[in-house]
Amino acid sequence: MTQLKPILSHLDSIPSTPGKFKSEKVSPFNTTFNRFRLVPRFTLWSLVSLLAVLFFLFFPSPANNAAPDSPAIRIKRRNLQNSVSLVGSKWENRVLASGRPSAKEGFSVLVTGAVGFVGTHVSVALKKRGDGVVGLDNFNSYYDTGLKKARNALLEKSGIFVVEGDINDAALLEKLFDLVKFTHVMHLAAQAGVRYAMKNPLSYIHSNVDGFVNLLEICKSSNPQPIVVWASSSSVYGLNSKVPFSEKDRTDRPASLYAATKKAGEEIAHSYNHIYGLSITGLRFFTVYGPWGRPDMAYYFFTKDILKGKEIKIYEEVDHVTVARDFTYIDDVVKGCLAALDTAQKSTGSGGRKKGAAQLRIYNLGNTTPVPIGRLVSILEKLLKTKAKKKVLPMPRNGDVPFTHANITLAREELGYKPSTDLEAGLKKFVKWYVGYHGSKKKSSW
Ligand SMILES: O=C(O)[C@H]1O[C@H](OP(=O)(O)OP(=O)(O)OC[C@H]2O[C@@H](n3ccc(=O)[nH]c3=O)[C@H](O)[C@@H]2O)[C@H](O)[C@@H](O)[C@@H]1O
Repeated sequence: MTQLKPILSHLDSIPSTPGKFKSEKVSPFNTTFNRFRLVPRFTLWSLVSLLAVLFFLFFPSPANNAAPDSPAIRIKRRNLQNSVSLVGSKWENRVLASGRPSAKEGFSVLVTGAVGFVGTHVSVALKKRGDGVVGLDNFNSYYDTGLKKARNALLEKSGIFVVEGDINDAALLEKLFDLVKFTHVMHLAAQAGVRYAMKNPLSYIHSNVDGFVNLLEICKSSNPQPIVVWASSSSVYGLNSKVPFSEKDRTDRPASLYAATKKAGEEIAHSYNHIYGLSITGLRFFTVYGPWGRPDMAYYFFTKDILKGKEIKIYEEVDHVTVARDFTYIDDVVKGCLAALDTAQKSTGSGGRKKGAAQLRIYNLGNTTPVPIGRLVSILEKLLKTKAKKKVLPMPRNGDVPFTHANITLAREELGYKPSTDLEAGLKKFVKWYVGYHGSKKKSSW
């Protein structure tokens, strides 16, 4: 306290009511001098504050890497998007052209997560058959954005425009729905990956819960309402031990937060269907793999590590049983996605009002042949002509489930879904793409 006194003593001379402050008499020289001393200080602080405000306005942090925004920040960002990126007929024309079907009875589809693995393949397939496709993706850095940009180049070549934006951006979604009367929404944007949920749990809530609700809000308010098809996951079966997994089985014991958010999505879908008459179909994907795949998935980084001579970890259960997955090839999943869009009935509501009961469906899109991870590695060794440096470990408590196995009877009967690619044939195509893609790049960035 005694030390502070000299520093704070000048405050004693300032009366509590500023208007009563009586300045000391000073010479004109001193007054001018003091003014000049104050002006630069004032200007400097104003300048710093102005720069700070401008910085936060023009460089908002990437949506999925940061903790979720507060509503106030979101509104600011929406306004910003409105004023900066949504102005201009060039942008609008690109959206309009991309969303226009070329086939007579073609759909107009909004594909969220368009530069994701499944999103890219589905978008290209839709465009190829004459549907209009507008992509939406936030290009987040969960994995190599270079790969996302390369997929985007592929989409551009096919005449598909991908809007860079987040599904949480309501103003952006409204703008897109104003421009294009989407008949369908193929919702594939999500925070994927089971193990990463322990590192960044809130990113799962942000994309898989908040983002999904935001999207459904726009869909239910649209007139007419679009049909919604979206990606759930085999992970919702969690600790279910009855095999093969059927849509009727329990899904109330998720083993990871990722699975919990996908299960939450299924319940959210139920409520929007029930209240607003939205037609919604959820697809439970079973470990989808193939060319242009996701580098965070085991088959992908095993390939990278085997080629680099790096050790790979193979998880096993108690009693030395290796974990197993019902790996499903991308082309089979794409067919399932298109069939879900084609067989869906229209939503019944409009402008937020339900007019009758609407369709609510859920399907397994698996391969029906679980393969142990050890076998996955032997196939890769054969295809890469390289021996893997394997380390077998007990499965850590990381959210992974020991095995998956799909019963696809329902999808077969109602969607005509018939997977036809076994793991060896599918991995052969993946490895061919992998060597071409990564081999052609001088310096790999992932
Ligand atoms: O279809 C699904 O339900 C899910 O499929 C994958 O999840 P996962 O099947 O766990 O795929 P990987 O992460 O590639 O793991 C495959 C298997 O390899 C095992 N693994 C993983 C990593 C590792 O270092 N070693 C290892 O043995 C895992 O335990 C798992 O059994 C996706 O990452 C999820 O986004 C998706 O929802």
